[in-house]
Amino acid sequence: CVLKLKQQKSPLNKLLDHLLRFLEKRDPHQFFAWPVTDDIAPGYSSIITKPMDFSTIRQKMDDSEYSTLTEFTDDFKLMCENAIRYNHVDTVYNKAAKRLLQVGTKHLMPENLIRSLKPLS
Ligand SMILES: COc1ccc(C(=O)NC2CCC2)cc1-c1cc(C(C)=O)n2cccnc12
Repeated sequence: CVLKLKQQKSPLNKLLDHLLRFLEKRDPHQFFAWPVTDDIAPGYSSIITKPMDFSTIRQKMDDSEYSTLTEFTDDFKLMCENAIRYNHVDTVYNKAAKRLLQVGTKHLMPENLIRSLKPLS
């Protein structure tokens, strides 16, 4: 029988997995955990042409679709910016997106990123 080689995580994927888990923890209500549907957000798919959510980011990571950290951060920012654009400024979703974007951007800055890299080495 052919043993299925356990897929080793690349160093980049280890970092992305660590960052994704850190960012998901800052979405306690799971507003960003799954794709937004037109049922819960009327007209969403005609307003937001490039939807993004944490489950899609996770799937892309598992399929090794991210070859750089920038591609990962671009999807994270797209997810937050979609929510800031679709939801009015005084909604929980707009506020949560701004907070998440701020926390995420801060921790994706090189001087803070190094902290995430240390335990992985
Ligand atoms: C996966 O998306 C969701 C999942 C669950 C919830 C949710 O639990 N909403 C409850 C808080 C008051 C109803 C909201 C959302 C949600 C995210 C969003 C985003 C991210 O724009 N959204 C916009 C309008 C209406 N609902 C939402």
